[in-house]
Amino acid sequence: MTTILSARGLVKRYGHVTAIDGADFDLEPGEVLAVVGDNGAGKSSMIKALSGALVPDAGEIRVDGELVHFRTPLDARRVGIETVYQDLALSPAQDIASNMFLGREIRRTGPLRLIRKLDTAKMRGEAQRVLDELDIKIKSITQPVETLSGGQRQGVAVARAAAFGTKAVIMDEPTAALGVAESARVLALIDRIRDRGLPVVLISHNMPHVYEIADRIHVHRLGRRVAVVSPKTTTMNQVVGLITGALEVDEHGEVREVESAIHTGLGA
Ligand SMILES: Nc1ncnc2c1ncn2[C@@H]1O[C@H](COP(=O)(O)OP(=O)(O)OP(=O)(O)O)[C@@H](O)[C@H]1O
Repeated sequence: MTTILSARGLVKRYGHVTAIDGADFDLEPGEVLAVVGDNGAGKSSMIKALSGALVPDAGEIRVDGELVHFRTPLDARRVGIETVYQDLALSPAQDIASNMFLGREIRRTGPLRLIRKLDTAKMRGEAQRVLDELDIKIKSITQPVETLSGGQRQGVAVARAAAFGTKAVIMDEPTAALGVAESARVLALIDRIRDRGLPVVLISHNMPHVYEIADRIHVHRLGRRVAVVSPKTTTMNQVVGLITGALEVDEHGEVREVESAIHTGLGA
C-alpha cells in the first residue's frame, strides 16, 4: 500500500529559529496518526507545511508517492488534503450549510458562472447528509454558527473537512477547547471518519485522547520526528519520555534511556 502523505527532510527557519529541522512524516492508509510533542517542538509548523499553509525552505512532500509543491492551502485542498485549524475558520454569522460550503459554493446550472445563483437547497441537503452520516446532531442546518456550542462548531469544521477530504484530514488540537462530553463526541467523530476510509492526522497534547484513538503515535522533538510508536506496545510514560528526550527508540525499535541521561542520572 502506498503511503498517503509523506515528507522527508522538511526544514523551515524563521530568522534564527529553526521551527522544522529535517522532519520526516508518514501517514498510512486508513489510520489515525497522532502527532505529539512539547510546546514549540514544531508540530504546527510541520502540519502547516503538509497542508500548504507554509512553504518549507527544504525537503519534499509526497501525496500517494507523487512529489507535490504546495504554495497555498488551496493547493493541498485540491489534492484532497483538508485541515481543521484551531480557529476552525468558520464564519459565525452564516448558517451551517454556508459554512460547510465556504469558498466552494454550489451554484445553479446555467451559462454564466458568475451570475448564477447559489443553489442553497442543494447545499443544505448535502450539508445535512454529511452531518447525518457522521452522526453530528444539530437542530437545524439553517442555524447561524454563532448559536452553536464549541463542540458543535468543531463538528461543523470537521464535517466540512470530511466532506471535501478525499486523501486525508488533518486536525490541530481539535479537543483543546472542549469539555469532557464534547471531546468524547469529537473523538467518536474521528473514529467514524477513519471508518469511512479517510486517514486522520491528529495533533494533540492530550495523552489519554491519543491513547483512545490513535493507531500510531508520531513523536516530534526539536523540530523533527524522533519516533513513531504503537500505543499498544508503548506506555504513556514512555511516550512522555520520548517527548522530553529522556528516552529514545534504538535501532531495533526498542524504547531505551538516552545514554547521556543515564550518565547524568536524569534517566533514573
Ligand atoms: N511565524 C513564526 N515566526 C517566528 N517563529 C515562529 C513562527 N511560527 C513558529 N515559530 C517558532 O517555531 C517554533 C515551533 O513552533 P510550532 O508552533 O510549530 O510548535 P508546536 O510544536 O506546534 O508548539 P505548540 O504545541 O505550542 O503549538 C517555536 O519556537 C515558535 O516560536
